[in-house]
Amino acid sequence: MAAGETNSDKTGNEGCQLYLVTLPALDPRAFADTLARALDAGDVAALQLRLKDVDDDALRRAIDILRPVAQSRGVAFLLNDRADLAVRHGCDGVHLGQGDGDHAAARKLLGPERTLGITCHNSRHLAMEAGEAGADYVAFGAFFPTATKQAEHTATPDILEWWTEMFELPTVAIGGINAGNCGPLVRAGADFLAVVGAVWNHPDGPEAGVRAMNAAIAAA
Ligand SMILES: Cc1ncc(COP(=O)(O)OP(=O)(O)O)c(N)n1
Ligand SMILES: Cc1nc(C(=O)O)sc1CCOP(=O)(O)O
Ligand SMILES: [Mg+2]
Repeated sequence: MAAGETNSDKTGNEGCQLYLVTLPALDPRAFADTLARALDAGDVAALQLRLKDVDDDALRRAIDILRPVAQSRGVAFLLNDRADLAVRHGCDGVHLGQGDGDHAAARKLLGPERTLGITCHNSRHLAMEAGEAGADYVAFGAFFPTATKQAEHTATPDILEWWTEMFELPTVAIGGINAGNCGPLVRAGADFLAVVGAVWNHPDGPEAGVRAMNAAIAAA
């Protein structure tokens, strides 16, 4: 991630890090404390604010409340879908899908310092295009069934292995990942595991979710 240091000294794992994505709907004021506790529970490299079906005012408000919580802890604060708002509101970067506009134009808008992540499903071709457009990471998924969104593509660990052997650009794995199933993705070379439900819906709370994910990554 292009955004500052991570708090990786909280665990021994150097090879793969946790990347949190928010639930698609939340009250930012109420969520700020939950987020702070989750980020303090262990190593988290990045947080993506992924709010769906909200207007720009609500998105700006959420950014203004949640961005400092992440950035003050050295956690990169990435925005889903909106390179324009990411630049205007001090985010560390943006995550764009295949339907989220012109990736090369977003790269220009973001400048060299902010992070650009691009969804590549299970496609080597899309990942190479993302690299050419200037992505800082390529995201593959969904690796497992997910209740968070209707995922139309399925990914398998061999794409992580292949990409890692061929290219330097970091990979993010996403989709239904939890502490019980993440081992093969870590061993296949994923640089980041992006999760929603495994942390925010963990039965013992998000802090337990962060601890469980970090322990599973370290054990893989
Ligand atoms: C890290 C990461 N990977 C993939 C996605 C999915 O992005 P996209 O395909 O644009 O779908 P939405 O998230 O916009 O519904 C992601 N957000 N983050
Ligand atoms: C936002 C998103 N994108 C995906 C993709 O496959 O591109 S899967 C997904 C949801 C991830 O949530 P959970 O960790 O709860 O499965
Ligand atoms: Mg998108």
